[in-house]
Amino acid sequence: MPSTKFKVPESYPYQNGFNSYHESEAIEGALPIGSNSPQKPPYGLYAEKLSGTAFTAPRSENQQSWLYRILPASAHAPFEPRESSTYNTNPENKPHEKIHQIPNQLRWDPFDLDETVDWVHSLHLVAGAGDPTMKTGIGIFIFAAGKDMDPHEAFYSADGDFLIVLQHGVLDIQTELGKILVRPNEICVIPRGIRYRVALPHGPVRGYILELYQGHFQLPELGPIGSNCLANIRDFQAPVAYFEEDTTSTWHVLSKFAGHLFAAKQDHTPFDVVAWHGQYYPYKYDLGRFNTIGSISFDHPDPSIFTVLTAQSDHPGTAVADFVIFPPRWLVQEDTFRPPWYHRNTMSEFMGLIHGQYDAKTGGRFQPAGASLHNVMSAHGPDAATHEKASSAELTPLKVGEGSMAFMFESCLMVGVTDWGLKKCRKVQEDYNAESWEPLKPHFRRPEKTRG
Ligand SMILES: O=C(O)Cc1cc(O)ccc1O
Ligand SMILES: [Fe+2]
Repeated sequence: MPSTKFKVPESYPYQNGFNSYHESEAIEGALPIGSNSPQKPPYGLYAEKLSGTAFTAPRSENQQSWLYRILPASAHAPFEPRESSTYNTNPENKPHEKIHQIPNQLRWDPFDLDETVDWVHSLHLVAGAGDPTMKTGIGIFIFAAGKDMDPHEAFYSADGDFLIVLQHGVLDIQTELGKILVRPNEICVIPRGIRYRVALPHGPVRGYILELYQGHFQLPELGPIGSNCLANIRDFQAPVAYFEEDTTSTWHVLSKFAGHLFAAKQDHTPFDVVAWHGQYYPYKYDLGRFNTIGSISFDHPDPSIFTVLTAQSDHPGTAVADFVIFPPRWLVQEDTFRPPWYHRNTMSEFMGLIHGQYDAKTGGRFQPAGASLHNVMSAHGPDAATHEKASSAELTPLKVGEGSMAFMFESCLMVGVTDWGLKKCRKVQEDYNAESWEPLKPHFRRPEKTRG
């Protein structure tokens, strides 16, 4: 159902850089010079601080922005629960909303598009770990929407940062800090608390969200790789200030707070930020810009070389969430079984496919808009057909993943599956093991001299 309200912009203006200190003004002179909160900010604006980290977080982690707006965000009536019996993205320990901790390998058929709901109602928690009230862990969502959000509604999550992996369609996102157009093969991060409205200029959308209940995403260290490669800093795009002047119509600000929905009424637009500066802002990234590194001699390296963004636990090098992609790339390794090795991982691995085919499951039923979960220590690897092919393939240089983009949310946490993910969505493939690994044949040949 394409929206007729919007002419699709080719793009919006952006400013480039990751974790950069940006400043942007929609009207020249709207940013105060030399101070953050002057007695009278320019043009009669209100100054408002938006904190993404504790005031006292070390400088290397500190993320805050100053917003100069027509009315402060606090100018609204009290929040009231909305759809309290139905809306819950944070399953609690009720029998009908149980989270299932199971060691089985899971694979899902493509999730359906749903043209009947807007962004706010499109979110289905499929798996997760931890608790937003304790600011620990992650939530993994599937979203599928076909309607613009109401023109006078804005939404924010108090629970965590949204890393949105778009699989289908286009997201036109108006945020307090400006507009972002998310196109196929792009991702977008909307940090906790930032208010936004999602319109769907090209009709239905679908994809995956990793909600990070703790900390923020950062770029992985590059170590011996050096100062460039993987996702380069300049390819992350933040919006520029854009505001509307509306202090007469009725708006509702929707809050996802501990997984539940609340709404507050106000008589002015939340999109009234004329200027801002700081390091706490939404951004997008085109996965096509990822500079992929690989082995040019032998063996299959760890997939950490494909990390786009990471959120570290308190133990450096161990991620609460890594966002890893498998872009088109050349394989040239000699005397090597080139697909991923068989493995059991202390980390959990949730995978999705944006388009194309994933090279570990070429013939299988891991399809775009589908997913798989290989939990802590759950054994997995290439399916039997892929093993057969790769162990006898001629090892000439080979381009894999052409026109394809698989990704993984990897976490040090054991990931539980929701009732929706296991049952209600009706997408779990019962024959995943039977199709993938049970057909594997022994090829063992005892050397002559040890034969009895
Ligand atoms: O399991 C998977 O398909 C993801 C994966 C890919 C890879 O190249 C190495 C390890 C790994 O877990
Ligand atoms: Fe794996």
